[in-house]
Parts: sequence; structure tokens; C-alpha cells
Amino acid sequence: MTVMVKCLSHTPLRGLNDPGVEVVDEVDTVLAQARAEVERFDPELIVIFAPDHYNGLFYDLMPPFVIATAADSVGDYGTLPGPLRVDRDVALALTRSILDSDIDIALSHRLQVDHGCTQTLEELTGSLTRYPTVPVIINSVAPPFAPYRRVRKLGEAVGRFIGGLDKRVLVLGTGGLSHEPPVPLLAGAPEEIANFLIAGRNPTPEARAARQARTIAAGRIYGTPDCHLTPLNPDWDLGFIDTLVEGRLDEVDTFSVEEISSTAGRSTHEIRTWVAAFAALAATGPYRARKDYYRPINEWIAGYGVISAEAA
Ligand SMILES: O=C(O)CCc1cccc(O)c1O
Ligand SMILES: [Fe+2]
Repeated sequence: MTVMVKCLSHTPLRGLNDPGVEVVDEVDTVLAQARAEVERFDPELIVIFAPDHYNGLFYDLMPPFVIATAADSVGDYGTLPGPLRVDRDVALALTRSILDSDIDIALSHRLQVDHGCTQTLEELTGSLTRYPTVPVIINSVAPPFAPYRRVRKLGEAVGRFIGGLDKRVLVLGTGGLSHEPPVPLLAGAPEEIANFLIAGRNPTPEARAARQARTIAAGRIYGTPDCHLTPLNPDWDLGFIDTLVEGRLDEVDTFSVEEISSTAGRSTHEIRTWVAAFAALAATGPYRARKDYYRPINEWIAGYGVISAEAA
């Protein structure tokens, strides 16, 4: 087994509400570099830890963690639509292995996934079908959440499973860092919004367009006094990156969901996918990590970061 880890922010506003051309070029260069590394590594399996944003998972049955044996991209925000190449047998074996290690995880034999899973796959592999993949969805957007220490245990269980495979495995985490796009909360929501959050699968094209327009409108004012959403928090982001890069994963166990929401934004919890990815690598042995890039990008509603790691 050889493991490569890449964790990066996603943002559907990339290409829809861009910052200046120098920043766009900088990120393009970082992503091209990451993609070249993936190409060279030539993974035999991708395990992608990803969030969902009320596209595949709703409050009619909201699981903390889900593995998919088959997945279709909803193609939101112009991302690639259609089926992912999911390795069904590995997904099932991973599910059994996680359950056997006393962690509960839900199983989907037909999961819809959104930009939170597909953007990173596309950016790093050019496609949704290039490499056999297993999506592991970690609830990061629909509170209440499993605690951070539980996410670390999930990652460790995945790492032990990967450690027993005779394969080159690329482990991805996607989302974060600090940010708060205009995603509604169930608590106190008016009936129409509550209905969407509980059972809003397969929205009409009009409903999807309205949602995307709302996100783009927020991107235009994010970080200004006109915007009521929690702003980016570069100090928090850089501290978190250091925690992972310096191998202080145990510190994550005391992370407070409420405190992170209020100081860095409600969607910052997408960093749970990074925690799981690093915990998986750490379960296979000591690691070496590096920060590839960080910049707070208001236009994209993203504390935008890229980090990489491999066995030391
Ligand atoms: O449509 C949504 O639910 C949110 C879209 C969205 C925007 C900025 C950064 C993100 O990570 C993200 O997911
Ligand atoms: Fe997201």
C-alpha cells in the first residue's frame, strides 16, 4: 500500500464569480501541479471524503457518515454530471471493515453527489471516471454533526482498511476552509425552506437556478459590511493547516462545533473531510505533509487552501 493525501477547498463559484486574474492564475497553477502529481502517482483507488450540500442527503434521513457503492453527480453549478466510477466491491469491503471497527456508517447503493464531491475529482483527475473511486460522505453542512473526535476515528478506520490493500491509494478531502455561503438552517426555517431541507431531492431547474443565483449574489458582497454571513478567518485557517501539517491530529478531538461555526463560519465544518483524510494516513504510519497554497478568496466564499501528505 502507498498512500497520497490531497486536501483542498472546493467552491462552485470558481468560474462563476472570479477574483482578479492573478489570483485565478495562481490557483490554476496550484491545481495543475496537484493534478500532475496525481497523474504521476497513478492511483489504483481514490477514497474521497466529501460533504453534501442538500443535493443527495436530506433531513428525511440524515446520516452522519455514508459510503456509496454507486454514485451519480447532480451536476450543480455547471460541474460534470453523470455516474462516478465507484468500485463497488471495495466500497462494500470498506463498509464492513468500518462497522467491524465499531464505527457506524450508512450505506447507499445509489447516492446523488454534488460539487462537494465532484469538483475536486474533476480538478485532480479531469473526470469522474478516470480512477476507481469510493465516496465517503461526512455530514458537514446539516447540523447536528458527529463530534470531531468521531471523524478522526472514522478516518483511522478507513486508514487501517487501506493499509491492508496492496494498492496505490489517493485519499482526498474536499471543502473548507473558513467560509459561510448562504445555506439555510432547518432551525427556525419557514415551511417552504424546511420542506426543501427535509425532502428537496431532484429540484426543478428553476429552483436549482434560484439557489445558484443566491450563492453568486452572496459571493459579490461576501466580506463587505453589506453581507451578514460570517466572514473568512485566515488566522483560523492557517492554524488548522499547521495542526494537520505538523501532525498534531489529536488536537482536533477538542474542536468545538459551535465555536468553529461562530468564529470561522458554518460551512467551515467541511474541514471534517481533511481531518478524516489525515487520520486515515496517520493510521498507516508517520507522515510528511506540506502546505501547497492558502489565500482567503471572498469572491469564491472560501478560505482557499491546498495541502498534501504522504508516508514519511
Ligand atoms: O450551494 C451550496 O449549498 C453552497 C455552495 C458553496 C459556496 C462556496 C463554498 C462552498 O464550499 C460551497 O459548497
Ligand atoms: Fe461546500
